[in-house]
Amino acid sequence: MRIVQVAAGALIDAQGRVLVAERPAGGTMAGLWEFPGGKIEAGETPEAALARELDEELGVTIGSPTPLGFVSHAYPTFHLVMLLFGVREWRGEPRGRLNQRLQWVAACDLAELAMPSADYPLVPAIIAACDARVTLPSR
Ligand SMILES: Nc1nc2c([nH]c(=O)n2[C@H]2C[C@H](O)[C@@H](COP(=O)(O)OP(=O)(O)OP(=O)(O)O)O2)c(=O)[nH]1
Ligand SMILES: [Mg+2]
Repeated sequence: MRIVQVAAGALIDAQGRVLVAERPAGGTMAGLWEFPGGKIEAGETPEAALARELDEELGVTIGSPTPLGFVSHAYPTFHLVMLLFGVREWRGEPRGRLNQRLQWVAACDLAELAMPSADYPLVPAIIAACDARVTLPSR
């Protein structure tokens, strides 16, 4: 079984929302909402792969990523090992450099999205990470 190693990032904004990107038509898992990122190249650290992919896909330069979790998921034609990082600091306004659609979603709404099946087990960890830093409005 081919093993595909991926580094992906959950950009988290000050309101505790997370950025997701639509996978392009024609490719694998087209139309599903994913965390930006991609395959780790030979000899590349996960963090370097993440920084490279988020620059390529979103046009942002990231600060220090923090580990949020991983999935090890058997797809019919390959086995995915995906490391998900939380990213709270970046330079540049994220835009779909490969023409992919982007949206910011509240972490608690993530599970409502159509995502690749490997991604769902990561949702609780993302919600916890978002809750941890949400600044509540003063009342
Ligand atoms: N980036 C990303 N990939 C995911 C997620 N969930 C999931 O199953 N995948 C799978 C889809 C792909 O089979 C695999 C690698 O993702 P990718 O297509 O982003 O790889 P890449 O950016 O290096 O693109 P390419 O150069 O190979 O076209 O991981 C996710 O949330 N984000
Ligand atoms: Mg990608």
